[in-house]
Amino acid sequence: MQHFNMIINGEEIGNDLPKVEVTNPATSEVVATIPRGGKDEAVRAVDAADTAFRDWSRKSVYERSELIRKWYDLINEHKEDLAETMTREQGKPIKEAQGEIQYANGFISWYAEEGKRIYGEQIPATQTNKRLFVSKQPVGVVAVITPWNFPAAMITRKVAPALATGCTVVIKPANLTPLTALKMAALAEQAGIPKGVINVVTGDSKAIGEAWLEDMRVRKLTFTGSTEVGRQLMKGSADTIKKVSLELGGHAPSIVMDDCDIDKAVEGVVASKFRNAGQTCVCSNRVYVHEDIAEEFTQRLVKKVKELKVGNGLEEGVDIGPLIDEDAVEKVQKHIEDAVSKGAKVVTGGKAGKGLFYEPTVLTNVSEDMLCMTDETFGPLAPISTFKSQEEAIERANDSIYGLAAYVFTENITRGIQICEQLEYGIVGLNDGLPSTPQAPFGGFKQSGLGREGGHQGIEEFLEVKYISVGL
Ligand SMILES: NC(=O)C1=CN([C@@H]2O[C@H](COP(=O)(O)OP(=O)(O)OC[C@H]3O[C@@H](n4cnc5c(N)ncnc54)[C@H](OP(=O)(O)O)[C@@H]3O)[C@@H](O)[C@H]2O)C=CC1
Ligand SMILES: O=C(O)CCCC(=O)O
Repeated sequence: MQHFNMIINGEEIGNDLPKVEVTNPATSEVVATIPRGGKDEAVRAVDAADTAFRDWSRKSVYERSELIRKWYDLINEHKEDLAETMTREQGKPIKEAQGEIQYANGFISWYAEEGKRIYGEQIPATQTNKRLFVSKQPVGVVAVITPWNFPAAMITRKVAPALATGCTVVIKPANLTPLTALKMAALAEQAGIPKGVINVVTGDSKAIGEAWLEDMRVRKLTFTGSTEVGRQLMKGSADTIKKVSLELGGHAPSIVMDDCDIDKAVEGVVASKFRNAGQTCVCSNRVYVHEDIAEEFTQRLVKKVKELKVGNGLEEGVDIGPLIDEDAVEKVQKHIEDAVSKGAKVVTGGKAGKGLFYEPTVLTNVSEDMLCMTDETFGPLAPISTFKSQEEAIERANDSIYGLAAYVFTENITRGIQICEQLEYGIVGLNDGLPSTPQAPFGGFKQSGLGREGGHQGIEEFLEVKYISVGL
């Protein structure tokens, strides 16, 4: 059985700790073990990151960029192995895992360059014998806590901008999917990124999280995961007044207007809904279709959904892998049972398969009182509800505690832009089911989070602004 240790200050740590098993959700086989670390390891990681910060933050940005770029090259060289590791621990189809490695590496290459554009300002002074300058500097040690649904991209989306600015990081990947992260951190070492700049701690999330929250040396927390845990971490950051970025839950609406290109809309909804078996925070959770095209749209959607192949992600041609665990399967089941008990109709799917597999499902006759219309399903379930007017669709779409992603399908560009502007969401895909990309800001309104990742906005999250007033 392969065992992966934590990486703290360039050393492998954990041989003497209890082991946690990492299993393949497609087969239930144990893929590897990792150490169950806790407070001691969390503190040790901050010691290392704090020490490394002194040198790393003083390097020229060009020197850092070159090392980050070498990390990119090594990830690229090992992309097949990393993708296979991801599919084994997370379950997503190998083609999606390959896509995620490329997406994850996109953040590395983009921020290796963006670090060179952290510009300051000079402000005109009131007096002639003064000069006013603004500069930006790295915030310091950053705690990075990531979920299981994107084992590579959620790490690099945070770590690449942090490193580019001169910050150092302590990472806690999800215990369900730590292997890709550990392999990527080992590649960073090989690339020459100095020891202590990237530290990865696995184990007791609560103990590790608490150690980082109470540590004054950790100046920033960046988290992706559930709104509930995000809320706790935000509260926990208050005592030491850390900077906080949160990428939390979502409940994305897709609005399908009567003037859309139906095939394009079906393609967009399938891409957004069934990516990673529906386990993304930007997955379309509610599909609102104009009543005049609802029948035609549903027929074409169901045809496409029936073509999706469910199976072990390592097998050729698989589109939908297993869900991450039993709880995830139960949640999908509960949402379907609740909807059916309130009058929804299962048009395709609706049943759990063996193990952790679930049939991709489409429901019609859906109403707002059903659980699936307010609670994140995080599974392959597309509930369809009809609407009569643009105003009604926007109002229903905005009626959520979440505000991460929304999708609109229309061929009328004026109408499309008006709807985009009225949606209370941080990301809107207009005729686009897959808007995420390294160079654009990703993040939510309302209880979907704080701050942005990706784009030039993403690097600001790791910078402090310093104003220097010079008397001549
Ligand atoms: N926005 C998004 O992308 C995601 C949203 N979700 C939503 O959240 C639901 C639950 O998923 P789940 O994985 O449990 O999400 P969590 O929010 O529980 O987990 C996300 C990360 O936070 C860690 N964590 C959990 N509790 C604490 C804590 N008290 N202190 C510090 N770190 C902590 C987890 O560690 P560990 O798991 O290793 O113990 C993991 O690394 C999903 O069904 C989905 O609805 C889930 C994942 C991603
Ligand atoms: O939080 C998530 O679910 C991961 C984001 C997926 C994306 O980047 O599109």
